[in-house]
Amino acid sequence: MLRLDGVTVRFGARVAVDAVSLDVADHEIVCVLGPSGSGKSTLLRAVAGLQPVDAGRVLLDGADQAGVPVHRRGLGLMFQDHQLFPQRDVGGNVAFGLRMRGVSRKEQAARVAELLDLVGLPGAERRAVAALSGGEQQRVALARALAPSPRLLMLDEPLGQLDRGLRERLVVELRHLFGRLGTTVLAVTHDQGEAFALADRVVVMRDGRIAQSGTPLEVWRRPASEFVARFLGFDNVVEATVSGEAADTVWGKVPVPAGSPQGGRQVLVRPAGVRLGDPADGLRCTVEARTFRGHHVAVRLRPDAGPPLEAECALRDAPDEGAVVGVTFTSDEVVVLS
Ligand SMILES: Nc1ncnc2c1ncn2[C@@H]1O[C@H](COP(=O)(O)OP(=O)(O)OP(=O)(O)O)[C@@H](O)[C@H]1O
Repeated sequence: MLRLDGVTVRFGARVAVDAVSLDVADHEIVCVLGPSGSGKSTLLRAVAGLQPVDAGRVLLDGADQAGVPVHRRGLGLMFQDHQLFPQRDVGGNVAFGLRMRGVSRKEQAARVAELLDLVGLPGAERRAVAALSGGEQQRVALARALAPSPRLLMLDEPLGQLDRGLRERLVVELRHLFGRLGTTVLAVTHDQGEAFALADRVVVMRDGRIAQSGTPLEVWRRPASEFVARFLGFDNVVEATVSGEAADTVWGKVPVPAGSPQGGRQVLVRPAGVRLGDPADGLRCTVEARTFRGHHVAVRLRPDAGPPLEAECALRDAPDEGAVVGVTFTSDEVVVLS
């Protein structure tokens, strides 16, 4: 459906998107994820035709889009700078793309009703946009983007301005909706939770390049680099020398899964793989802080040597602040980074 082939965008001397190649298959939901300034929005704007490309090609269904204007690319855009029209009612907003295409009034009305049903706002045609909640406005924007049946739906921080609870609900709804409609989606977000919940595949960007691409599970299980690991919030990363199924680190010997890369590496221990026990067994650590995280407690540990560690504990097992514990590691939560 969509193919990016060495796409590069420069702003003066700054390379915002650096030779990015990426394929999005029919019906696939791809989320581009990355810190602020990593080039996500610029990449999306290049695909949309809102941003000229300095090198490389954007292909839609095999056709090079060079010189094809935004409105001829057959895309649905839900971008932050494409807000709803405040002077039009909900129906007028959703019908916008259809009107532009000369669809008859009767067909427009039927399609608008169908889409408002789909996004959970049945019968909202005559409501004023300004009188809607943030979540309702996002749904209207989505209905507007979907109305002309775009071959590719592009979303830039689709749920960015909403509060967490609403975002978590909407993201699940969106995934179901796209699945039902068979919509192909390219979305950008800086929120990893949103990306992981929405996407079939996540693409992590760093400085205009793709740092890793894979299913949410693959990326979560095996971050490709220290950058991706830290971006996902995994901070237990340490220098190591890997030999067989053990890594020598400043934290002592850490068991690693069979088949791990060998030699001088960095090793990530996910918090679930940090076991707390008697101070006499394993790496001696002092409990610095405990943070309640809903279904578990994150325990921050200060080892006698080396960088701090985070462990994940059940509420009833969490040691008190200031306690001294012995840490051991479980290999199935250890990843040798390349
Ligand atoms: N119109 C512009 N003129 C000059 N530089 C720009 C322009 N747009 C983006 N940039 C620069 O290109 C780089 C990538 O920006 P981009 O907005 O694509 O990143 P992003 O990952 O979407 O960030 P955010 O999450 O903050 O939106 C940044 O360094 C940014 O300052």
